[in-house]
Amino acid sequence: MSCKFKLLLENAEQMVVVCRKEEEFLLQEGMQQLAVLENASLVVGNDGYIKAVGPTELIRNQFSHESFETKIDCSGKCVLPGFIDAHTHPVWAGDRVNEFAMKLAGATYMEIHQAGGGINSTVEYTTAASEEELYCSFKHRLQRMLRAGTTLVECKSGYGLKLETELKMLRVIERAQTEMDIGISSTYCGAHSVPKGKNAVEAADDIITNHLPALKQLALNGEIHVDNIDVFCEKGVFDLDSTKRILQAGKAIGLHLNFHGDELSPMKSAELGAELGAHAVSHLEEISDEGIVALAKTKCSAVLLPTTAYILRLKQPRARDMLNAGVIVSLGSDFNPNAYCLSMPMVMHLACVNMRMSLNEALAAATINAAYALGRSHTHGSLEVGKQGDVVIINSSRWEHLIYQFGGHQELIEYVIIKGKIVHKNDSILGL
Ligand SMILES: N=CN[C@@H](CCC(=O)O)C(=O)O
Ligand SMILES: [Zn+2]
Repeated sequence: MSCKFKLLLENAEQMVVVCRKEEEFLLQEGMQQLAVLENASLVVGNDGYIKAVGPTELIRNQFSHESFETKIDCSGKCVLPGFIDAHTHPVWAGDRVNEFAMKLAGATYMEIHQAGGGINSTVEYTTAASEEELYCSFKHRLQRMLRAGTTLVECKSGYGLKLETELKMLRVIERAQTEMDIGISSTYCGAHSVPKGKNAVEAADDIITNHLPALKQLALNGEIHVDNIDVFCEKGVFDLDSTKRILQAGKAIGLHLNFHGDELSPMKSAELGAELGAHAVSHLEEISDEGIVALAKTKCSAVLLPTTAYILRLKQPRARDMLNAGVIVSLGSDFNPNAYCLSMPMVMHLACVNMRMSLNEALAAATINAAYALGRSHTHGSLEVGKQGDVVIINSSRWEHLIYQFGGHQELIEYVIIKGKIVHKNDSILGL
């Protein structure tokens, strides 16, 4: 006999539901008052969506005659929503470990970039790699993210620059969407760097006249489904005007605007994001006061990436100023060959220590707000009835251990569950 429900998580010490009232996102005050239930249970239906969440006794009474495909006793453990990584570059070949050594010896990111290293060197390796090779390394990286609790991740192209290789990367992302359990939001990032032999204006023209119409056609054919468009808006890469033209053309074919801005130099990218109705602008280490005000007036999220400032020894994004001003702050790992971090618990830890966010704020930024930045907060980012049953169970009676134990997530995360299905179980957990 088939079971009526897919999963019962019973008697969790803490159930971090994040939101109380189906909020699309949380601002500072809501983030600080993160919703946490004590001694709680959760039910996921056969469709993979949450059917009930609440006090253990109540759920027990309500579901006493029901059958479940899987039951997990969560006594002494905490249940959290799966983490959402709002910014990654996970499809590429080669590595840049040599550049890490150069940066440790004092070279800046832009010095390496202008000398043909950085993104452009990854473009060469990625162009030469076969689609299968790219898929294999990408899949492995996604599995590592999953084991660190990420259940939805934004994945960019951007190491092709030429249409053919950009499409190869997008096909690889598409394949993972169909073959893997982890949720993916796909981003076309053909304007990640200006290709050799072109200037920014020519590269923008090529994207607008060739790349975007091709993407539109592939979407109409049902071959590739891209959610977002990204541009690296930076001095020496794409100026504000080229960025604007590309983003407007992307918006015209239905893509969400979600781009890199104000990272190494102040570019007025935040202001542009607000003006164009972007879903998100990432980085923002060099955001202006006016940029903060502009973001706060709109519903454009600031995706902050603590690994970038850490690895490149940049000034930290002004998370506190943004939160105080009423900006929707979310977090991403920025996983890429420059910033090799696949773990959102480590990202949250860095956000707390270096960007001065609180534990509650960091978790909200890596769940409901990151979901919002990807246009998915109606289905992801909190443990509320009607949302996907994407869950992380940690072997600790206080959820904060996940962030407090820097790099300790491998020993803490016992289960990762997507749509009510166990996709990772750590059998070596000892219990501390
Ligand atoms: N800043 C631009 N893009 C990436 C770095 C990509 C790379 O260096 O390969 C980032 O978000 O940090
Ligand atoms: Zn990036």
